Amino acid sequence: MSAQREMKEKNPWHTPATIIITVIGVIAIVALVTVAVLQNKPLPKKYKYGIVLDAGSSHTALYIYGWPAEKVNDTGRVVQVHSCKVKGPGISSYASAPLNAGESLKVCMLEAKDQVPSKRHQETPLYLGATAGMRLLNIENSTASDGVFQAVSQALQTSPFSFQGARIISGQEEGAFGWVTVNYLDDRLKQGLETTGALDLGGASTQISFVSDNYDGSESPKNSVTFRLYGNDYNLYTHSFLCYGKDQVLRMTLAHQTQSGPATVLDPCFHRGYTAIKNYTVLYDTPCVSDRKPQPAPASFNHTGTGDFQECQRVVRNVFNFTDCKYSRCSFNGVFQPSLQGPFGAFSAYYFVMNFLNLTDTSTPLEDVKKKITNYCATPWEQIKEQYPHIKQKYLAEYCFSGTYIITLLTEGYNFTSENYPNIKFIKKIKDSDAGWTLGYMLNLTNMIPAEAPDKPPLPHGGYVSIVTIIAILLFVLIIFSLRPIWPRCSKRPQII
Ligand SMILES: Nc1ccn([C@@H]2O[C@H](COP(=O)(O)OP(=O)(O)OP(=O)(O)O)[C@@H](O)[C@H]2O)c(=O)n1
Repeated sequence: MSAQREMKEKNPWHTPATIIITVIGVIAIVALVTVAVLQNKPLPKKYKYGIVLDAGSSHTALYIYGWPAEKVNDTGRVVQVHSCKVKGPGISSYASAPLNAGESLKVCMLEAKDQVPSKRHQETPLYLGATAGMRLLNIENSTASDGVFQAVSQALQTSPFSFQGARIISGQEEGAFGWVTVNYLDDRLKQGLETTGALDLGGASTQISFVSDNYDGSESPKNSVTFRLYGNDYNLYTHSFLCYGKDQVLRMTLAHQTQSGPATVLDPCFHRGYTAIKNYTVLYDTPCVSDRKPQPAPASFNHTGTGDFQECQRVVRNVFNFTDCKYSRCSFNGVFQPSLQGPFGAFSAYYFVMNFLNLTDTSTPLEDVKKKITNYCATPWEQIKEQYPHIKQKYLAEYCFSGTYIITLLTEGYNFTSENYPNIKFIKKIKDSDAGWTLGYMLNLTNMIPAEAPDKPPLPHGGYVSIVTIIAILLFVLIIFSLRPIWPRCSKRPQII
């Protein structure tokens, strides 16, 4: 009967079969995507750490490096997470009181304890590498140098970290690891890009390292270091000049001027008005100059500045031998050097000095650089002290000499010209990590740079998640359509039952 006839609009999607299929399908998609995403998710950021102490001739510095621990073979990016400058002089200055060398490291070691999470302490390697100051002490008095190492090792063994030893690193290692640091931080190694040369100037030695198409290691093989990094072969030229760090060169220039043992030395590398009484025994107390000591030596001399760049450059030139060379080409002192190639990063004291002199912009023509140093040297000492009241007077007094030495070393020593001087960049840090040998040293000792390029997953995590989700949805839609024959009939018109 029509009144009792019931008009029911029936939606086919509301049948029990389709509801069950839809629910199961949605659960399956969510489960599939969740499992796939979780399984391939990068683990939460855990960090590993490594500590290197750079025991330099003028001071010691501690560097803490960190890298994400989840990466296979520890190939995650390593960055400097903390640094600490040890108060006092370099460890080689403690030859007569070695226990104080160990003691001097304590404050920075406590800082390291705070910086590295305590659950990581035991597994964190700790290295101490000593450079030219200890090389010189070892030449001069190996018993004293052993005593210093014993004292610093004892102090470091009591730290909670995994102490891996204290040793002198060779000049070749210092040069090569400085080059590795610069190119690692610039991401040049992983990508196989043209590398940057490294120029490092310390207090007691200086290093030059670069790759040149004209150098395969056959001429002067002692300057060659070969690396295979991320699947690329490098034949690096490197040389470390012991005694050519800026503090030792200052002694050598003074030694040249005091060979006859005068009571007063008029020094063009110091400002007019600068005067200080200096002790002959102290000045000559290093193997870089000991053979030049005037005999018999007076007790002291009056060191008086005259502030003349050109004259200063003349006395600085005396510490180089530009004539002896048994190779096809040389830098100085008979040392082979292939032709310069590519960009260079100049760090450590190169940066300190050129930054102070406002000369880090290498697009400034060399002639103008020399003019600026000339003006700086000609400024009277009283005026300099007034102009820079906050800078240590020891540093301040030496920038005229140091600037002159740097320009002479780069242009006459290494043969940089007006054309390739702009290829040099004076740098302190790269991406917040200090430029220097320590990072390269640690990367090497912890095998953090693989010889071969690491296998990459074909897709990044985000791409992987999207693809899994899309495929799961497509499969679901496909299943729904394949079940069409069992769908209840549907029509646009309401069904009259
Ligand atoms: N603001 C500063 C800091 C340091 N220096 C000078 O820079 C040199 C130290 O450079 P560094 O790379 O720290 O040398 P060391 O590691 O001490 O020396 P080496 O590597 O030769 O052992 C020293 O001459 C120091 O007087 C400077 O002129 N101005």
